[in-house]
Amino acid sequence: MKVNGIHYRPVWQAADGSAVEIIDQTKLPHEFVVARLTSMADAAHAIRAMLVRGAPLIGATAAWGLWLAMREDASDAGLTSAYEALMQTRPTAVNLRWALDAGRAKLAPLPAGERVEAAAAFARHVCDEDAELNHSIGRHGLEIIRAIAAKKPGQTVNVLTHCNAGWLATVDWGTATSPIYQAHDAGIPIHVWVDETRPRNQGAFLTAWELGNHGVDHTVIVDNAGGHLMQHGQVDLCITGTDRTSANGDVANKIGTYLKALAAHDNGVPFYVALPSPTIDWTLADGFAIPIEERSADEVTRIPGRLDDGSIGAVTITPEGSKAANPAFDVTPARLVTGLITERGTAPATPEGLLGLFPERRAAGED
Ligand SMILES: CSC[C@H]1O[C@H](OP(=O)(O)O)[C@H](O)[C@@H]1O
Repeated sequence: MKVNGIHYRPVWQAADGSAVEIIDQTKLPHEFVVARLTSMADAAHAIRAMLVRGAPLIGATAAWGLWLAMREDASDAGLTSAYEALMQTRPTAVNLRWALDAGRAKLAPLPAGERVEAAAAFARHVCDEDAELNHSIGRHGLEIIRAIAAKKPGQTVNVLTHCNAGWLATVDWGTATSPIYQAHDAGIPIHVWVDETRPRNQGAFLTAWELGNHGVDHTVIVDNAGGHLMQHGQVDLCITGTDRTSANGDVANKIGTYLKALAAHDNGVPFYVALPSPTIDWTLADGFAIPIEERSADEVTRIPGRLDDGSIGAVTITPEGSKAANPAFDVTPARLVTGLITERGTAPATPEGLLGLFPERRAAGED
């Protein structure tokens, strides 16, 4: 999407082909910094330290990480070592496993001398495919928003979203934000309640920045305000992303998503999940086996931002000696999900709903 009128993706191959470049999301919203990744270790660090984050973008960056790795050592041992190092970066987003499995399957049969170029071609394919999937999700999600707008002519559609499932979490368009951008571009009056999304504040830092850059009206709220807004009729629908959705429609997403879904269910607010198919884990019958990442306590006890003197820093917000726990995701049961918006259309959050859109998975005996 655009930043100051210039089109960006969050990850790309440097123009001279010598490196991978990323928008360093740990610097946003106060600084726009492009970082260069010149080794597989750089790519692994970028994922683990969340310079890039978001399930599809993690997969895309891992694909570019394989390219960087093949430039260093294109042997079978080099491929195996890169696969294992990148796989260990973050456990929840299934796109990471999907991209690395597909990349290894593409590269392993090739002679070492062909692997560098093949890895670059694979990474470009992953990126271009992700952008297309997300645009399609947007088209299908737009119809949901359009139907809501038709019931309140001349009024604004209020959408609540949690975390950042925007173009910064993907290669382009975002997943949860793609319907929002397309509704905005179609002239539908839309406003977004942006959950700040503690502790990493992806909503306040990233979603707000994205929406502002695209001219979408939005309001940042604390995570605990969403239920109150739903109780008072100020939310027409919720749309979130997902890091891994099991075959029965259970949804792993940023911590706090489950609580939003409970509030939406209690108040009759539609709760949709934008779900590109590489984020579906067909091997899991339900979501409770999805690994939940535990991140460091200092993400809870400290918060970064712009200090009063204009410099960028961080402050500690908890007493010395207080422990902090930091589960980074939770699982929303399918029964709380109104629908799954995929690139092939919107399905009920059920095994049959997903297989109806992806019948080839039935053929593979995955039902
Ligand atoms: C389009 S998937 C975005 C998904 O990823 C985020 O997690 P993180 O920022 O920790 O990578 C969050 O769960 C978003 O919904």
